[in-house]
Amino acid sequence: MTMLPIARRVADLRARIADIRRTGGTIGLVPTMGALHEGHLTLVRRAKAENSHAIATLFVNPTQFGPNEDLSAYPRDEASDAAKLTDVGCDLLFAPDVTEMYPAGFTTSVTVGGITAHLDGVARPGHFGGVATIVSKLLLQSLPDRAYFGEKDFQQLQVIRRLARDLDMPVEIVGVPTVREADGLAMSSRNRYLSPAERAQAALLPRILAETAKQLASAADAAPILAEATAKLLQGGFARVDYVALCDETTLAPIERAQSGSRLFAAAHIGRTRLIDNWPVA
Ligand SMILES: Nc1ncnc2c1ncn2[C@@H]1O[C@H](COP(=O)(O)OP(=O)(O)OP(=O)(O)O)[C@@H](O)[C@H]1O
Ligand SMILES: CC(C)(CO)[C@@H](O)C(=O)[O-]
Ligand code: BAL
Repeated sequence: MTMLPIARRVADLRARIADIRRTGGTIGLVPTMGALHEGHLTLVRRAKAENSHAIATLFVNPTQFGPNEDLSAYPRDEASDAAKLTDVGCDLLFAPDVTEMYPAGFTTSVTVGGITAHLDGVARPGHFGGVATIVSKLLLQSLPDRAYFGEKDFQQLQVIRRLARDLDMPVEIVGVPTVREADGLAMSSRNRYLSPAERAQAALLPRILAETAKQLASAADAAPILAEATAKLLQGGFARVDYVALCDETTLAPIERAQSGSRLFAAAHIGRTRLIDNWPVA
């Protein structure tokens, strides 16, 4: 099997996309930060199934990490990522360096309001500004027909939907259901930080979310149920809980009781690893 081509420069990416367009091809884009797992590969397979060409991007975007977050520790293994992408039929990898994406003199940032006033927008100040800016760049650099994002990062998906709509980007944003390990833990590049004991404890997060979502579906007041879920996470070995919240899945605003389109969101720390997950509430 031939290894997939890798573009390092925006000009090279655009030249290769122009070739695809000349022959009438369509493009599905899958932005990632690498350290690929089955969640990412599911996005690429979907992109390939719905477009003639699938393009993945690999860029650990410094502007979406806070000063005390894991930018320098973030797992990087481009050779292994490229091999996995080749196996699932990806056609091109765009893997720029930081100076290609943020050249000297770069001063623009994209801010999405409303949705970002909640959950990770509060827990990770500045995070969604970094995400919105880099995703805007990736979408404008490649102008794909469709771009694929995972529901594991549900708030991020809604931020990207909002920005594409508000800025009239001619791209369909496609959300893909969360891919989970056998015990329910959402796949995440950060899971590789977990020690074996932490990994075993981490499965409590989806279990509590599933149980709590069921209780919320028929409860008049979410607050005590959310407080109990937080307590169970802390008892189960989580060191800190940033939030367990019932929110409207479009605006991400907290709501007092379940209604149509509500979703349960959680972010919690186990050891030095921060995990997020979310669950629909029927
Ligand atoms: N388990 C999963 N199921 C579906 N999509 C996923 C899953 N994990 C990540 N993705 C999606 O893959 C894309 C790239 O995500 P990213 O490279 O940050 O991986 P990640 O595993 O979420 O990493 P991290 O641990 O840093 O959050 C995003 O759209 C993200 O939502
Ligand atoms: C969308 C993204 C690639 C932007 O850096 C990142 O936030 C991610 O991997 O989810
Ligand atoms: N998976 C979303 C990217 C981040 O946590 O920075």
